[in-house]
Amino acid sequence: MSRIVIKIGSNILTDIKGGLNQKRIYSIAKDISDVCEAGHEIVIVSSGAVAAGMKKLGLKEKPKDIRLKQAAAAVGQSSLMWAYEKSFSDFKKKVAQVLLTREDFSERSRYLNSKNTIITLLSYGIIPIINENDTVATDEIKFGDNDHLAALVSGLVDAERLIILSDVEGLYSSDPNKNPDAKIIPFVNEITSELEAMAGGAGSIVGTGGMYSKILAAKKAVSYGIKVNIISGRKKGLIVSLLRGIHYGTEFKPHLKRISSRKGWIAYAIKPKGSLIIDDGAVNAILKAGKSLLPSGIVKVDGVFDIGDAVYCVDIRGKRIAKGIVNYSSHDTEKIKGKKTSEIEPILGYKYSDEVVHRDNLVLLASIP
Ligand SMILES: Nc1ncnc2c1ncn2[C@@H]1O[C@H](COP(=O)(O)OP(=O)(O)O)[C@@H](O)[C@H]1O
Ligand SMILES: N[C@@H](CCC(=O)OP(=O)(O)O)C(=O)O
Repeated sequence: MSRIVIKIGSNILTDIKGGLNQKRIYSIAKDISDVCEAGHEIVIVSSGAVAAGMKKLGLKEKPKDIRLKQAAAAVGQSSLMWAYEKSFSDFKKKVAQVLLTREDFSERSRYLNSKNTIITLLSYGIIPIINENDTVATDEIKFGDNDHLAALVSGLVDAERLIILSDVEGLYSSDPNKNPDAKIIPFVNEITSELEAMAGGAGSIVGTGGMYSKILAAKKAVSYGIKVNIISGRKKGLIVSLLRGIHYGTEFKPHLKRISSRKGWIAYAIKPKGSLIIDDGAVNAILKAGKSLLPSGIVKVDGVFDIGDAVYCVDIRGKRIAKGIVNYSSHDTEKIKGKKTSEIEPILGYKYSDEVVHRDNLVLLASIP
């Protein structure tokens, strides 16, 4: 049995006249139910709340005012879930709503709690339908777009594959809605900067990140060792055929050397609260010798952080080298910076560990997108 995350964008869930496209939702529900019958576990990441709410509130375009956007998401999310409930029940499938904010990913205990809930739902044969909790999320705690959310969810649930359903057939050499000569790119082995440059923004009034945010999401997912497919969400039966081995759209090859779920969490989910400026000896120890960060290599402490928070390790020329979880607060790191490990206890009156950032809690930025 394989676990698959399917991301469904606003464009394919909504009607040209605004509001939800009930027929499309029904046909996607059928496709996904067939996939479940074939033995796959499915987690849906669904957009569409704001687009659905726009119709209910009588708005012609996506609201820019944050309060109106949050109000649209609140009225739209219930319509969205109702449409899924109704469609999936015809195929004897149960669904559950899971609304997440970035903070749920930032805090380790909330991250693991979310994971446990989703895995429990799957064990009961229920299809979790995840969206960003737009009604409470402000800019500081936003994922930004659901492509990003889907990549993080794929890492969270240890998915084998991420399928992104879009209003286009896949990634093209340029925006196919603007350039009729654009060519589809069937396979991507490596996401290069040239490839990123091909992907433009959203081509519609309801989409958020466009192809660019899908490429960034694919970059994260493949580094987790997850295969990514971008296919059309407009055609019936495509997901079933894809999972039977037929090629559609664009397929991104997963990295063979996958980062662990914990390192993925450090790299992508947790927000850094500050930086540790480290000398060249410490840079070498981290980059070349695979060592932890000791207090002796720290020359400066920036920001205010607590034990368990994330920080960047930055060289003296300002280049970010790594991201990691600290064993000491900024207040205490300030006191022990540049000192030997034997001096930690005499200075602080306690010693939690020799390392300010242990190797197991350190991710090299060169190894991740
Ligand atoms: N190189 C490209 N290949 C395919 N689509 C592209 C490309 N560049 C920009 N796009 C635009 O990305 C849009 C899909 O993204 P978006 O509007 O955010 O949809 P969704 O709601 O599915 O997330 C397409 O409709 C297309 O106009
Ligand atoms: N959370 C928002 C969707 C945000 C988003 O990324 O939309 P999309 O580009 O259509 O995937 C909503 O439900 O309206």
